[in-house]
Amino acid sequence: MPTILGQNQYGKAENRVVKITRDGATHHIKDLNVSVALSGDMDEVHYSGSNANVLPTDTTKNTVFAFAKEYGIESAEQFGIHLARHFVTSQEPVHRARIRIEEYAWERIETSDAGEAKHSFVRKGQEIRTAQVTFDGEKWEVISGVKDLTVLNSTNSEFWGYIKDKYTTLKETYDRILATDVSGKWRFNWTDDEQTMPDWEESYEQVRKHLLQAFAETYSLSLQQTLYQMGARVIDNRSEIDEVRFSLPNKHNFLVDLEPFGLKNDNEVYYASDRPYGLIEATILRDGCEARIPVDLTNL
Ligand SMILES: O=c1[nH]c(=O)c2[nH]c(=O)[nH]c2[nH]1
Repeated sequence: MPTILGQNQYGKAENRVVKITRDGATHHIKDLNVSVALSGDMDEVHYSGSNANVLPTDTTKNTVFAFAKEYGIESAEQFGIHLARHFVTSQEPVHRARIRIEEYAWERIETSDAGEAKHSFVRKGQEIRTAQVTFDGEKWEVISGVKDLTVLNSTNSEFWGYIKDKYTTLKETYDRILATDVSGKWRFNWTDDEQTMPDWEESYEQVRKHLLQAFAETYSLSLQQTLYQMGARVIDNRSEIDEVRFSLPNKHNFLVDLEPFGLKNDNEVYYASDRPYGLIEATILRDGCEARIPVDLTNL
């Protein structure tokens, strides 16, 4: 049976580029997921394997990161226009470029002095609020929580002074992005008297606020330290809560090496890696209280 090649396209999908623009102490963030698809004179690579017309997908990835530095990211559309124009006008065999972009929106965390954080952000609109209520006919146990509350500090995070064994390659860092999806549960000390039931709505809003502020306002030497501060802030400020447990993925953002393209990356362009990730988990208790939230939060 003779066959012919039909529609085809290729490129690097889902380039997770994070661009931090520093305006003094005030940082701006653009967080994109960019997918490149090129098409044109690509018959030969399919028929014979000749790569003569193929711009490597690896190059399309590098171009995304280099353009973030060279042109900045004004808007997803403008960034897509730069890229598409570049691929079609610079490579003769490429006749069409389709750039798909998802942009993740971030807003500034409100600080405890009612201002806006300069370099701490919370992802817009994706958190899930959780609640577990148990009643045995006498006593109540209420455990509230949040998951997928994504936060990011674009500075004020270091990580150094750790154990180095023969398998350690990690470089010490004195200025990194710290980002996590907060999964947390907190247990109320209210157990019986319906008259003294907490205001659940108000409590959730306040806990959320304290979590975010502690994240934004902690100068972090490790995610473990930030986690502890977040829990302690809740316990210190909310007398209705005795126990908090967190599961915090360390969502690594790696600085992209732009030297091969003659560009200096001054903590501006990052590659947001989704896996593997560090996973930092701990319970923070009011002194004298008992830990009752299950260690494995996924079982709640
Ligand atoms: O905040 C961190 N805690 C760690 O335990 C750790 N381990 C690692 O490789 N990076 C980090 N970062």
